Amino acid sequence: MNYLPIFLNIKNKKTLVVGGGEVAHRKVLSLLEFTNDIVIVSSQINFEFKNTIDKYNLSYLQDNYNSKYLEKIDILIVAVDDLQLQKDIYKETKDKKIMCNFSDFEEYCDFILPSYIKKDNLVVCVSTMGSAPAFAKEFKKYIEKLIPNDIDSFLKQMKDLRTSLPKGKKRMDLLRQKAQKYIQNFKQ
Ligand SMILES: C[C@@]1(CC(=O)O)C2=NC(=C\c3[nH]c(c(CCC(=O)O)c3CC(=O)O)Cc3[nH]c(c(CC(=O)O)c3CCC(=O)O)/C=C3\N/C(=C\2)[C@@H](CCC(=O)O)[C@]3(C)CC(=O)O)/[C@H]1CCC(=O)O
Ligand SMILES: NC(=O)c1ccc[n+]([C@@H]2O[C@H](COP(=O)([O-])OP(=O)(O)OC[C@H]3O[C@@H](n4cnc5c(N)ncnc54)[C@H](O)[C@@H]3O)[C@@H](O)[C@H]2O)c1
Repeated sequence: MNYLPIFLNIKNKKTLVVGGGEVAHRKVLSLLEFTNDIVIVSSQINFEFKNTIDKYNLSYLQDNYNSKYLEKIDILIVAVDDLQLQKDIYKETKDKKIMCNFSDFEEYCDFILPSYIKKDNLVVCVSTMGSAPAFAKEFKKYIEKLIPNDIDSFLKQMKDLRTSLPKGKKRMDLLRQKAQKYIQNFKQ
């Protein structure tokens, strides 16, 4: 499958996560970098996930999935160990305006989650379009080692230049040259 890589502003979107295991927890940890407007519905919750819910003051409803929980939801992540339930939820949502992600059925997904690094304002995402998530994770770790520790101060300098200099070709050339020089100095 081919997915468009985009960066979504989800601050004003309501997200429902169904499931309380390791996979649901990992996905919530990814979302938490960008929003804490997250409701979790699960019959059970694992210990680490419960700690995250308490730490970030998230809403947790200890319950079986029910379609009433879809009301006013914009984004849905389903990570339950019940494949039939995933199929049933897909049927219920496919005609609704909800962006969905299913942990076992890539073909049902409106979006998939990448493996990503976020170092302040630098975000690097790796996806294999669903073909090899384990590779995405390992390749992310490899790229992570290439990112210099001073990346944030470099990006701040770049932003200062972008906001203080007048728009136009001169500014574009200067910023391009600075970015190229910075990258050339990376240790191979
Ligand atoms: C990147 C990451 C993001 C995240 O989840 O946050 C992510 N999976 C991660 C890890 C991981 N997932 C799996 C393994 C075991 C090894 C393996 O199977 O490869 C490992 C490795 C591990 O756990 O070490 C198994 C697995 N994954 C999917 C299925 C269902 C299927 O294939 O049908 C099964 C089989 C279940 C089974 O066999 O029972 C499906 C999806 N997993 C995706 C994302 C989407 C595609 C991403 C891409 O473009 O590649 C997609 C399509 C949908 C989605 O989940 O959004 C996260 C790394 C985060 C990090 O950086 O740490
Ligand atoms: N997409 C991925 O990256 C990926 C990676 C590994 C595994 N998986 C798949 O994801 C699924 C979940 O994996 P896991 O390790 O988190 O499983 P898990 O067994 O740890 O957790 C499953 C959770 O689903 C909840 N649940 C089950 N039925 C429910 C219901 N009717 N209503 C509400 N909650 C319900 C359980 O209470 C539990 O908290 C599995 O089917 C697995 O094959 C996906």
